[in-house]
Amino acid sequence: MHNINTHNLGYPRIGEQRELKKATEAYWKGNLSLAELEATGRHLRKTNWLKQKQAGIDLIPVNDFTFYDQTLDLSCLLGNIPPRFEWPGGDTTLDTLFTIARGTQPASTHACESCTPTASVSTFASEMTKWFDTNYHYIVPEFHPNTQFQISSRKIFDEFAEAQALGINAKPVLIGPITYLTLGKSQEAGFDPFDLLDSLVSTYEQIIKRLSATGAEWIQLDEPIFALDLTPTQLDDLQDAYRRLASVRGQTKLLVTSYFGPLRENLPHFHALPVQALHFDLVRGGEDLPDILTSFPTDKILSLGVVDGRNIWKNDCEQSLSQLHDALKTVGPDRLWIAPSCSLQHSPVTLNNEPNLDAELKNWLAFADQKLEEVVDLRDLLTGSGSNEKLVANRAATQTRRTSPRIHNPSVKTRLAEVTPADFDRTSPFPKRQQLQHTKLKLPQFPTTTIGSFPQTAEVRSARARWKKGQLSDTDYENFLKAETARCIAFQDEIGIDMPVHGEFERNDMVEYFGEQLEGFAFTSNGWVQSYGSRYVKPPVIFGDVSRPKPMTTEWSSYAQTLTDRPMKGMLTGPVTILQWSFVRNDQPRSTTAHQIALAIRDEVLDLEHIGIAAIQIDEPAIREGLPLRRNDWKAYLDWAVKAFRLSAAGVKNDTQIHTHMCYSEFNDIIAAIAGLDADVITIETSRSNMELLDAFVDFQYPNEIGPGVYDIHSPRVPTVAEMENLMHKAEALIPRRNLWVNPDCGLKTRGWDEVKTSLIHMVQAAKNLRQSIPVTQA
Ligand SMILES: Nc1nc2c(c(=O)[nH]1)N[C@@H](CNc1ccc(C(=O)N[C@@H](CCC(=O)N[C@@H](CCC(=O)N[C@@H](CCC(=O)O)C(=O)O)C(=O)O)C(=O)O)cc1)CN2
Ligand code: MET
Ligand SMILES: [Zn+2]
Repeated sequence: MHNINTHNLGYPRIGEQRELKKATEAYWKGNLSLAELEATGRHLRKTNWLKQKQAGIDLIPVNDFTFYDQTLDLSCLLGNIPPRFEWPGGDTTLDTLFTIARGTQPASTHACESCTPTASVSTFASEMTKWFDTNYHYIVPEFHPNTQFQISSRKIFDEFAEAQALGINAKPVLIGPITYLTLGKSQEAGFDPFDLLDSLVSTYEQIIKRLSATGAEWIQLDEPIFALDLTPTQLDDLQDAYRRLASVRGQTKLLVTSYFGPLRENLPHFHALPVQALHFDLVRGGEDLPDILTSFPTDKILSLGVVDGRNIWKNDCEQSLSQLHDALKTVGPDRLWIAPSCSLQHSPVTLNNEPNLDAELKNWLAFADQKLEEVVDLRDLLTGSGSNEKLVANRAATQTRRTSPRIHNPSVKTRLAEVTPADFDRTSPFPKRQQLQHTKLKLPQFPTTTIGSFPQTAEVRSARARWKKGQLSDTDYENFLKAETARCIAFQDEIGIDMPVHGEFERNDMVEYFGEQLEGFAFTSNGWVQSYGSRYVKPPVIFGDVSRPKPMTTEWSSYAQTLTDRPMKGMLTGPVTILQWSFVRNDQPRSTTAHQIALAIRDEVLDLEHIGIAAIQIDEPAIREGLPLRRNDWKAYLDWAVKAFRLSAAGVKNDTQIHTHMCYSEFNDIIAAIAGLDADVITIETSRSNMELLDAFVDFQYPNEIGPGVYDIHSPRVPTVAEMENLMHKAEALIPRRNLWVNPDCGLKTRGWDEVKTSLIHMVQAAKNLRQSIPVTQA
C-alpha cells in the first residue's frame, strides 16, 4: 500500500539566508546585473526543488518562485499591464514586473539610488494589499473594460523546463482564474471585472495547452476564494471556467486547491468541479471533513492539507492520522494525497539555523523543511511503514507543550479574569476630550505628524547587527541610537512638523521589538517570512501567557521629549497587531492571548502618560487583516479585537490624546469597529487609492480626528506640494477641517533620507498652504 502521494502547494522562495532579498535589492541599486539576479533565482529554485525531492515529496510545485509576487507574475503572464506604464507589448521583463510593483519617478527629478526608472513620466505603482488574512501582500491586478489577455511571459514555461531538466517531478502552479478576477480591482466605476472572464479563460486555456504539450502531468490551480462568501454568479463562473479548462487539458490533470478556511456551503460546488483532484485545508477547514467524505466524488483524488502551512507548531500526528484514516477508509490509497494545508511561503524556511532556541521550545516547532518531513512521516505512518519512535516522540512533544509551566502564568490569568467593564472605557466621550486636548496641545489647523519610523538606514541596521554580535558595546549602541534620534527630532523641528516622533531607530521590526521585551514570547534568528517584495518579517513566537516585566519605551520617549518643546508622540504597537504578526499559540483562543497583550500595553500607555507624553499612538495596522474570511464570523472577532484595543488605551486621562494607525486596508467593512476603538486620532493609508478609502469614514460620519495619508511611502517617488494639497482638498470636501491631520500613509522605515527629507518638506508646505486656504464646506 504505497500509492499515497505526498505533494506540496508552494515552498518559501526567499532562501535560508534571504538570498532573494539581497540579490533583488542589489539589482535595484545597480550593484548586481540582471544576469546575476537571474542566476540567483535559478540557484534558489534548484536548491528548493532538490530539498523537497530529498524530503520525499512526490509532486513538487513550480512557478511558486517569484522575484516579487506571484499575483503580479500572473498579471505579467496574462499581459495585464496597467495602461499607464505604456508597456509596448511582447514579452514582459523583470523590469516590467518591478516597475508595476514600485512605480517610477520622473527622470528629471529622480534622486534615488534604489530604483530603476524606465518611463519618462512619473507613474504610480499598482496597489498592494493583504493576501486573504495573512501578512503577505500581493500586487492588485487592475481591470479596465478594454483589458485584453494574451500570454506575455515565458516564466512558467521556462521554470517548468528547468525543473524537468533537473529530474524534478514538477507540478506547475497558478492562481486560478476566478480568484484572479476576484482579487483584482475594477479601474472604472460600474465596470465588473467578471465581464473579462471569457477572454481570461481563453488565455488560461492556452497556458494549459502549452504546459500540457511540454509534458506537465499535473497543474495546480489555486482557488482560495472557495473559503470566502461567494455569489451564485461566482459559483456558476467557476463551473463554466473549469469546464472549459478541462476540455483543453489533454493528458494533463488539474488539481484545484482551496485553503485558509472551511468551504461550508461552497463544498458541493467545489466537489462538482470537472477536475481530477481537489485539495482541502484541514487545519483551518477541519470542520468540513465529515461532509467532504460523505459526498466526495468517486472519480477524483482527495488531497488533504493536514500540516499547518501558516503556523510554526509541530503537527499533532495523532490528530492528523485520525483524519487521514477516515479519509483512507473512504477513498482508498490510490485517491488520497497528503500535503501541507497551504503554500509554505507563509512559514520560515528551516529550524536548522536556530542555534539560540532552547531545546524544549525547538521541540515544539516545525518550519517549512520540517513540515515537509512531517507530511512524509504521516504518509509512512498511515501506510504502516513509518517508525513508531517518531510517533512516540511526537506524542511526547505535544504532551509537554500542553502542560509545561513555561506556558502557564497564574498571575496573568488572574489579572485578566479581574478586568471590569469600566476598564474598556475612556472617562469622557470624544467631544469633551477633543476640547481638552486642543487646549493642552495648542496645535495649528491641519497639524502635521508622521507615523513613527524614520529611515532604517544601512548604518542603523549594521550598528544593530554589530551590537547583537557583541562587536558594539551596549553604551556605544545606545549612544549611536541617541544621536540618530536627536538628528531626527532636530530635522522635524527645523522643517516644522507639529507633532514629532522619535523615529523608532531602536526597533528592528515593531512587533519583534515588543515581542523581545514581553514574557511568553520567543524569537528566532533566521525565521524570516516574506511580507511583500523584498521586505520580510521575523514574527515572534507567542508560546505562553503574556506579561510585561518592565517598561519598554519610556526611556526613548522621555529622552526624545527633552529634545523638543513640541508634543512628542509616544509609539506603541496594539494588541491585535502584535497577535496578528506573531506566530500564535493554538492551545487557547486568540482572543485570550490578545487581551493578555492588551494588559501589557495598557501598563506601557500609563507609564508614558506618567512621564509627561501627551499623545500616544497605538498602531493597529493589522486589525483588518485579522477579520475572518466569512461574514458570519466577523462580529465575534470584531467584538474582542475592539475590546483588546480599548483595554490597552482606555486607562489615560481625558487630555491625553490616543492615536491609532492603520494601513493597507479597505475600511468599508469594519468602519463601525474602527469608530468603536474610540481613538482620538486615526492616521490611515489613503494616497494610493486617491482618498477613496475616506468614503467609508464619510458615509459613517466618523466622529473623531483623521489623518488621511498624503504621501505613498511604499514608493521612492517624492510627492509634490500640489499633489498633497489636492489630496487634502479632497479630504476637506468630506471631513471638517478641525478634524483633519496631514501625514504620510505609513512609517518611513523603508525609505531613504533624501526622499524622506524632500517629501516631508513638501508635506509641511502643503499644510501651510492649506491653512491659508478658504475652508471648504462639506457636501
Ligand atoms: N511584522 C510586520 N508586518 C508588517 C509590517 C511591519 O512593519 N511589520 N508592515 C506592513 C508591511 N510589511 C513590511 C514588512 C517588513 C518591512 C521591513 O522593512 N523589513 C525589513 C526587516 C526589518 C528587520 O527586522 N530588520 C532587522 C534585521 C535587519 C537586517 O537585515 N540585518 C542584516 C545586517 C545589516 C548589516 O549588517 O548592515 C542582517 O541580518 O544580515 C533589524 O533592523 O535589526 C527588511 O526586510 O529589510 C517593512 C514592511 C505590513 N506588515
Ligand atoms: C505598518 S504600520 C507602521 C507603524 C509604525 N509606527 C511605523 O511607523 O513604522
Ligand atoms: Zn502603517
